[in-house]
Amino acid sequence: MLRSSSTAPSTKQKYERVDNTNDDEEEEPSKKKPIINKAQNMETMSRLLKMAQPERYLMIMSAVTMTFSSAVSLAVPKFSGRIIDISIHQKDEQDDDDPSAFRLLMILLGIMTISGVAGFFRILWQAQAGHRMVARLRRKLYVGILSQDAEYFDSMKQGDIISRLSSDADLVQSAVTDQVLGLLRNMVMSIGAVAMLFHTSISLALISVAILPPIAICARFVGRRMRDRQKRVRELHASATSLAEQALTCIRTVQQFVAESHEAQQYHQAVNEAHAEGINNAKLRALFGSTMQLILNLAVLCVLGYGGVQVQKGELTPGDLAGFVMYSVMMGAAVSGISSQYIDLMKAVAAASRVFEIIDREPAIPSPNLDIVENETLENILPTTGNKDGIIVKQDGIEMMERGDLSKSHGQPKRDMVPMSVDFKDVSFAYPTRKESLILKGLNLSISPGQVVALVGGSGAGKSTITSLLTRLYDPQDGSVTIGGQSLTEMEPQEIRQKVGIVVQEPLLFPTTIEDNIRYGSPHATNEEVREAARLAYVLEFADKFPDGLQTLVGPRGTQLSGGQKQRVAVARCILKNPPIVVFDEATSALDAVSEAEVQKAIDIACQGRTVILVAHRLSTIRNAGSIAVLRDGEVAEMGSFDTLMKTDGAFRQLMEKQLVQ
Ligand SMILES: Nc1ncnc2c1ncn2[C@@H]1O[C@H](COP(=O)(O)OP(=O)(O)OP(=O)(O)O)[C@@H](O)[C@H]1O
Repeated sequence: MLRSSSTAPSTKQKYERVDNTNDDEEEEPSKKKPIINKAQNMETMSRLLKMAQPERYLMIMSAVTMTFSSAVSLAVPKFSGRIIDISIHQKDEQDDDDPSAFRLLMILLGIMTISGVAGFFRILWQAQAGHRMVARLRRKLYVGILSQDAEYFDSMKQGDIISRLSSDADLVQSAVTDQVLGLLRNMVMSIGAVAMLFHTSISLALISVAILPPIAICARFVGRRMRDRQKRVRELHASATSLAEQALTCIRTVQQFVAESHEAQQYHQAVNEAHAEGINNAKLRALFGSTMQLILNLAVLCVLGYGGVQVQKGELTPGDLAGFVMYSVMMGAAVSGISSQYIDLMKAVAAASRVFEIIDREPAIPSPNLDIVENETLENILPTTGNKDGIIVKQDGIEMMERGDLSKSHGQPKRDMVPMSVDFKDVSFAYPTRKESLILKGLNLSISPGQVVALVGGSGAGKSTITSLLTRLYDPQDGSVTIGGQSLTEMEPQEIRQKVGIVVQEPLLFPTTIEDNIRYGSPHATNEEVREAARLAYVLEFADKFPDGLQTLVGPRGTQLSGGQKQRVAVARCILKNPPIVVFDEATSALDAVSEAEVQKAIDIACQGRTVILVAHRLSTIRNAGSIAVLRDGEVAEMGSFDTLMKTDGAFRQLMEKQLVQ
């Protein structure tokens, strides 16, 4: 597994605490103090360093060239001072041809050129290391996101997740590519400059270094605030992105309800909030930068005043004073560089903590093992149902079912799989985001292998919830769900999801071709198998009329296909997957009679030889079911054949009379 389970819960709690710092300080005085502590920062930084380990050689080479160019920079004031003194001396002596000043200039030029070349490689290696590391972090984060359970996605905003993948990862990248080595460089420069200051004049040096404490205090004070504000800005941007994403996802509804201005206004408001917070942050940064500059200038003035007196007394040469001033400026710039880099580093640490928050989160329901994502294509890591030859495929040690050879099926897919029983025993369940409202209350439902059961009940009775539990998107709080006699909690989710196929009322298609959509989840299926599944699900009936056939693009979310066509594609996808249990979740309820009949034909094919749960409102759909389970008040109130239930004056008959469309 990707995450270490032993440390995860504590880390998770820790990051949950980190998250609290996001809250608006003004709104919640109790949360005014940032909860991120030093230890957490150190932990995040050491994790980033660990992640950068594979790039250590690039980083070391970069650090060596950086040290070299810093040494050159430190030599410049000394050389400059010497050149000034030699020039003054030459003028006094009326000896304009003394070559030593010129020679010094040439040496300086040579060293600077080498330093420039070294600088080129430093920046290149540093950037390479940063990009590689952050690409790895992004991949890890994406795997972390994909590994999360339904509970997580129920409670998170998509925009927030996306912003962690994009802007937070960018911030981390800039920390690795610029901040870390920049910080190191400035440290070397400030130590070197301070040493040179004391070497030149101790009394003057004491004046110069007097600026360090105020800079350090400022940096500490401002750094903390900036880090927290930056986190808030990122969150506000994430919610703005979320709003835009929601509107774009439902763009047809937005247009149909003429809600463009409402959506635009909401987005404006969110962007304005983020903008205002960003400006506050910038003000703080500007205040910090200008204060630093002022302190620096004051120090230079003091040095010039006191240094001038020393030159007059003959205690210092003019060249020494010039060199000293340059070292002072260098030190000031390096120290203020350290402080602003520290601020940026803190921003990156905050961003990294948001990234690690997801990576560390242990989903309540174990995720498929996606460790092999490094250097692998997604196709290789998605679960497969079989291979071209129909042999048994092992993934993560789990034996997958053999796929029937659809191409030799002569109208019906060859069923190598054995239908499985489904049992819900005393199942009680509430959604994690609404723990207080129990949807299922001790529900019992037994379906034998190969049986076709229609699940009926009023709206919100929990029919779809049952299908979610069957694919282990959630675990029940009480009771057990078993397939083939095995409890779902003892099975890997990918094993369960291979055994249960679902066709929902409004299937979501990927914006690619019909063929790719059918193949989704069965990447190793042959073209013949895909075509055969398309034929069995009556997809070819419409696809062959398109100029591009199965290669026709379906548009975003499948919008270029009709509802019935989308469902047939979903049925074909399910047939290709060849699971022993299938669930049709109100698969025909949104269709007109003609489309329904076509989809029904496809469903009938897909049902054969399988255990089937039909979640249906339509009488025509449930009439064919061998058995009907009626859901009421979180339980199966009645179960029996259509005729038996209609004869009884019970829940089913009442439901038929009240709700069902004939
Ligand atoms: N992800 C979720 N988080 C929280 N509550 C949910 C979630 N999904 C469904 N619910 C709630 O659970 C209850 C049962 O929903 P479910 O979708 O199972 O009903 P249903 O019987 O399929 O209804 P319908 O026939 O209208 O589709 C509803 O009250 C619904 O609001």
